[in-house]
Amino acid sequence: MAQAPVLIGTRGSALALTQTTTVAETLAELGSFEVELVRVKTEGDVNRAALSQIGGTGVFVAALRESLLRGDCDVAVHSLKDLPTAEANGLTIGAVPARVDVRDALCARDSLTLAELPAGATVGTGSPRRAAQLRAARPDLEIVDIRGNVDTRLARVAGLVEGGPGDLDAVVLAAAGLSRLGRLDMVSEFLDPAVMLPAPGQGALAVECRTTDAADGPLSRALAAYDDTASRLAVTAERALLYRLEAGCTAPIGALARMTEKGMAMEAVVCSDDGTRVLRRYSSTSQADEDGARALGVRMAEELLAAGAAELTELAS
Ligand SMILES: NCc1[nH]cc(CCC(=O)O)c1CC(=O)O
Repeated sequence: MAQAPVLIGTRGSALALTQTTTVAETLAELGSFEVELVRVKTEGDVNRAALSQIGGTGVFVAALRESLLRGDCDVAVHSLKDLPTAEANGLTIGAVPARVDVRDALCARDSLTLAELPAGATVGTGSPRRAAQLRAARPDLEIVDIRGNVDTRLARVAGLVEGGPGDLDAVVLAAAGLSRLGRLDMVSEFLDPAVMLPAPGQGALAVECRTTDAADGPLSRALAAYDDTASRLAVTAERALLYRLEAGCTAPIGALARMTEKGMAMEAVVCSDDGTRVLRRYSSTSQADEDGARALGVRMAEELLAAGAAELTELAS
């Protein structure tokens, strides 16, 4: 008798579908089983209000998780930076595939770089983290709050997409998303993390499954083979920092960890929303395992809190 296919849950956006298709194909090959995509609508897709108004973290994630717990799908594919840091009961991250480009990308009219944008130029982003770091780097720019999928945002830039409103000079998007959508040609500058530290988890995916399925069986073996240790450790450190700061994906916080010859290193930033105050820290550990990664994140969060992070922005702590 043929095995039932492994059901792969996904959001319906173009970005989600490309990400999920790649994951599904890789898992099918690693596990020698059939897969089938299951589309799930999430609050983040349905509700057009500003993300900050929908409130709470995980608007893109909750429906996928419910679908996993109900058994409507067996794995769910998320952008890791959209995944709340709190543990979900009965679910676990079965695999963190190799992370791609972590940087944010400026997509500006006339191929302008951040330094070349004229004073007063309008730059669209819905992310308080991007807005604050843009303001810190270029206080003379006008930051415009925008939402929508990647194509909608690109269409806001003058001359970039034919037929778009073209009412802005630039937008900032994750290079990873643009790459997955085949839109890297829209990028005028990949922003150096020294200027724009990415969101914790940016550029990485999380393949979530039921904890009971992670223990053994063909799916668990395929997930284990798909997992990339360096990427998992880096995002573990970044998410531990976010968790300790009691902040969600809409807080003006950036973090980027990486493996080094001596272990792991991480840079983190907490900004005031207006970008006038920026706390930036660098730290490292020789303990390059899950516990070491978590400890690095927690220690840096505590250093940032001691330096006044909670007074810069609305952290729950
Ligand atoms: N919040 C939306 C979102 N979630 C993940 C990505 C891009 C892909 C990634 O960072 O892994 C994006 C779009 C963007 O920020 O430009």
